[in-house]
Amino acid sequence: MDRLRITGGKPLQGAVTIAGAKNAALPQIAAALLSPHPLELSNLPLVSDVENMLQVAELYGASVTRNAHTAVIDASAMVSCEVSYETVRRMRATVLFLGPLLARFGEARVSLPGGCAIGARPVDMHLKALEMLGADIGIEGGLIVARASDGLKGTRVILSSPSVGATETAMMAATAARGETEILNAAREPEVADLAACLNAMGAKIEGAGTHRIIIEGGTAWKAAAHHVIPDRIEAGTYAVAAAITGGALELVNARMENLAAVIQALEVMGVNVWPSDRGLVVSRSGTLRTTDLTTEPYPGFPTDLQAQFMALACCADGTSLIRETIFENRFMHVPELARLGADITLQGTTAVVRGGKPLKGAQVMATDLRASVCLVLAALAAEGETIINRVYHIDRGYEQLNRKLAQCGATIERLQT
Ligand SMILES: CC(=O)N[C@H]1[C@@H](OP(=O)(O)OP(=O)(O)OC[C@H]2O[C@@H](n3ccc(=O)[nH]c3=O)[C@H](O)[C@@H]2O)O[C@H](CO)[C@@H](O)[C@@H]1O
Ligand SMILES: C=C(OP(=O)(O)O)C(=O)O
Repeated sequence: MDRLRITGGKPLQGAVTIAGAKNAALPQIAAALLSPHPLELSNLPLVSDVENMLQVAELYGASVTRNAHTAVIDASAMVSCEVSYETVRRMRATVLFLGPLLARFGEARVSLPGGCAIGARPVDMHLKALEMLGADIGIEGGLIVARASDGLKGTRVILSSPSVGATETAMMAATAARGETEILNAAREPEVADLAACLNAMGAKIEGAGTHRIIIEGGTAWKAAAHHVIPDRIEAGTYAVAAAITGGALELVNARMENLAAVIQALEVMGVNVWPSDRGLVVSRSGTLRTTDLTTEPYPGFPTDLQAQFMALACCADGTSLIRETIFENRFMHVPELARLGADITLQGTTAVVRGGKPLKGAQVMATDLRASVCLVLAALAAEGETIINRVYHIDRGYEQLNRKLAQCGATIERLQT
């Protein structure tokens, strides 16, 4: 298993190009299976989650043609089938195939995804939404079996909370239903809006994505389409913290300020400067870091996917910061690993109390999930001496060329292959 060796203490300077958003790309790959015409997706990030999702699309019978950051997914010759647990186990997002397969074939079998390091992560809201659209759902031998022999029927889908994945499942399934569907209490994440833009390019008629109320006119007449995936706001936020934690300055090329309002506000509260550039935005810090009081929330609130990175930053601010996690019940796996680097953090239920300002010192640490791992990279960049991060494959799920991008900005970082 590869490891990262980082020697901290250097302020990062330069420009980082932000890749396409993993969390936008994954549902769009699933959406390609709705249509008998090809979908060309460009600006795909070169990360293992996207590679795995494309492989699963192929296992379902789609043909995938790759060229660097572009993939053409042609599902014209597809027949519905099921994919083994071993394939699906690698990533939860494969549950997003359920809605498109059911909508297209009237039946779908998808492995019930397990929990993961950050929580139990049930899919009950996905299933309820499909039931409201007329599907019969059962669990058979660990598989979700969804059937709608007479097709899906447009209706009002009220989500009990604004789940990103359940909104995406309902929206994709509704494109092929008879009549109109209204999704209420929909997730407002930019990735949901980007999925709607992709589906609309494919011929769907969706309005209101990005708000709490999405209207979908069913019975889509599908057509060949091309869509450019939006830039990754979580990758952008991660490099923003890299600039802040090292006391450097980075231009985040392609980053979109409008999708990062809560993150920029959180950076400014901590004494970090952010301003727009012609190509994206610039993040810099020259003064001392201030403490913070942060709570994760659904978009447009502060994202849970940046909670761990901001905890590393809070470790470097003199005084006590509070960080509350409200989205996932177990997203503090980075806390004991940060402690190995000298951080002083105690957990009180869903709140982390970070007593910052203690010097961080290099150590051996273990990556446990995607964002927890990158938080250790950030802490290592600020720590004195050498840090070894084990289980780097977690980072490969969602960060394209992390060590190259950081090294180009002056970080001392090396990937050790084993
Ligand atoms: C591939 C992708 O886009 N992943 C993102 C997506 O995950 P994902 O779509 O899984 O996140 P959700 O918004 O659905 O989950 C939010 C909360 O709702 C719970 N829940 C969700 C669905 C359900 O049927 N039942 C249920 O109880 C989850 O366990 C979690 O506690 O949004 C999360 C919240 O911004 C991000 O952290 C993930 O990076
Ligand atoms: C939790 C994440 O991804 P996923 O939902 O695919 O596990 C993430 O991107 O931080």
